[in-house]
Amino acid sequence: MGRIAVDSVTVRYGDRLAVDGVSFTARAGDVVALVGPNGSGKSSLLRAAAGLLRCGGQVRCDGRIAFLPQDNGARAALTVMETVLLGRIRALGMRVPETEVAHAVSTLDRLGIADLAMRLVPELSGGQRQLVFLAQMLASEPAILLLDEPTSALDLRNQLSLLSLLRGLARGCGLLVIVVLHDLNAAARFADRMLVLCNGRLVADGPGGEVLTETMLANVYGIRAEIGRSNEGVPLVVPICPIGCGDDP
Ligand SMILES: Nc1ncnc2c1ncn2[C@@H]1O[C@H](COP(=O)(O)OP(=O)(O)OP(=O)(O)O)[C@@H](O)[C@H]1O
Repeated sequence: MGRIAVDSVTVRYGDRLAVDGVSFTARAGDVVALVGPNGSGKSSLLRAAAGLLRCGGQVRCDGRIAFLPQDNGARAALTVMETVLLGRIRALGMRVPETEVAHAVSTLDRLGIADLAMRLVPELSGGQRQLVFLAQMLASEPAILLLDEPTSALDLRNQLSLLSLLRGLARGCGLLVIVVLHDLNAAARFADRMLVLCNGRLVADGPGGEVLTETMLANVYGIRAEIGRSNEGVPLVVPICPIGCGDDP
């Protein structure tokens, strides 16, 4: 079962402090959305949590991590099937058993892209590639999923399907999911908890209904926004305008 404890983590690039003493814990079954403006340190924090970036402080993990980076460019001319099988590399020898192929097909099916199995990955659209690398990640059967903007290239239906799938994996299979999202409404709807980063610091940590306030959006994002509620009581952010621009009524 996955668990992650991030304690006073700091990431520096030369003189630039990208992550400034961030601490949080999350455990199996949690879906945590990491949000914040461009350059606030979300990717750096996620990479540090994945052990891919040297950082100050401490990260402790129980359970195997799979990390989905923001950049899903593919240079090698591998098929979708080959790419997903790479996620199973620990289980593969010199020959690929039929059971592994069936497992890869069922993972692709789960994401609605089984029809792409024999296509070359560099020839896919950005959104299709995003789903393929997600399938590769899921095929590796991790306990902890760290995903950096996995919905950025997806259409609305695929965004909803993917976020529902992640929530289902957390609820049903006990995975721990930490996902960077720019869509605050999606974060409020699908995550149990939102971590808000601003200038490398963790400035809010809680459920969407508590974290999403007009004051937070003004202070952190520099925008004027209204907060409504959906029929199910989920907060809905309606962005109005950047604060301080000529259009601000
Ligand atoms: N390799 C690097 N070298 C130097 N500075 C970097 C490097 N990567 C990121 N930074 C800087 O660190 C800060 C945090 O960047 P990071 O990519 O973590 O932000 P982010 O919140 O993920 O942004 P975005 O929403 O735009 O993806 C930014 O000021 C960025 O310019």
